Amino acid sequence: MAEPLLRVDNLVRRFGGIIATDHVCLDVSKGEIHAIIGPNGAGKTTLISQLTGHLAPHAGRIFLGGRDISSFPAYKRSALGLARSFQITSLLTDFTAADNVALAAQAHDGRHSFRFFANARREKPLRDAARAALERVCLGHRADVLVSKLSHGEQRELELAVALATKPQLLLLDEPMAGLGVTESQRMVKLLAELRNEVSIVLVEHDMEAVFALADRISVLVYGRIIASGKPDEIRQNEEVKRAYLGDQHVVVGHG
Ligand SMILES: Nc1ncnc2c1ncn2[C@@H]1O[C@H](COP(=O)(O)OP(=O)(O)OP(=O)(O)O)[C@@H](O)[C@H]1O
Repeated sequence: MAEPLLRVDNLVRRFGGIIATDHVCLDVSKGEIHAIIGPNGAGKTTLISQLTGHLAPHAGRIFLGGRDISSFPAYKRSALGLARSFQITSLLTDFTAADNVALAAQAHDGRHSFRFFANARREKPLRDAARAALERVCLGHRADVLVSKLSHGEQRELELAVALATKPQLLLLDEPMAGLGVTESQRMVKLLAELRNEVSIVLVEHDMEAVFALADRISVLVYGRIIASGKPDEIRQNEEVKRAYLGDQHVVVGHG
């Protein structure tokens, strides 16, 4: 079997007496959307933070494209193609949409200094990269609008463009649907479905309609442990998952 793009081997992270990730094993193939679901406090964000390098595991290893990246700092993982979109908005609200994406592209490029952003934002390669990422999320027409003037849904799309500007192999999305209305959620689902062929995605999400519409595979995290991992239909029918999480949630949306 081909080496998965991401392989997580027995990741452990504790906070005092709490085991936030308890020997978590996970693999994500190239081109896959792999959803991580589970109740509040299950350890989803803790897992993502360990993947990005923002939180150190107490045990376990992480491989990207077969390479052990466990000891790599966040910037090095980003350079290798790991990108995270944050649950809490991290956009610069006094800058335009295009500026935010150009800044991300510039930071990833590494050849420019942040101090020269005022000049760099006028540089054509950065502007072009920003424009392309904005077009990719259907925000091209809002490029010159200040972030503070964008709707919540547009800000979420912009976060995605910021992540895409770093040309990732693997996108780690932490609740991209959070706070979106029905129409905005549908737009986001469509957008993520379109990205499927360009980038692999780990999707942490509470919106089960979105998860079951998008995911190729789903892993269920409860109290830090993966209790099930499989195709959406297998997860939907799994008795332990129903007991621990899905319960009466009305998950009727089919995959694809
Ligand atoms: N910095 C921290 N210090 C102490 N405890 C923490 C810290 N971060 C997370 N925890 C604890 O670790 C456990 C897992 O939290 P985490 O935020 O990863 O869960 P989650 O599945 O992402 O939850 P949610 O769905 O609500 O975002 C929880 O019990 C939480 O209280």
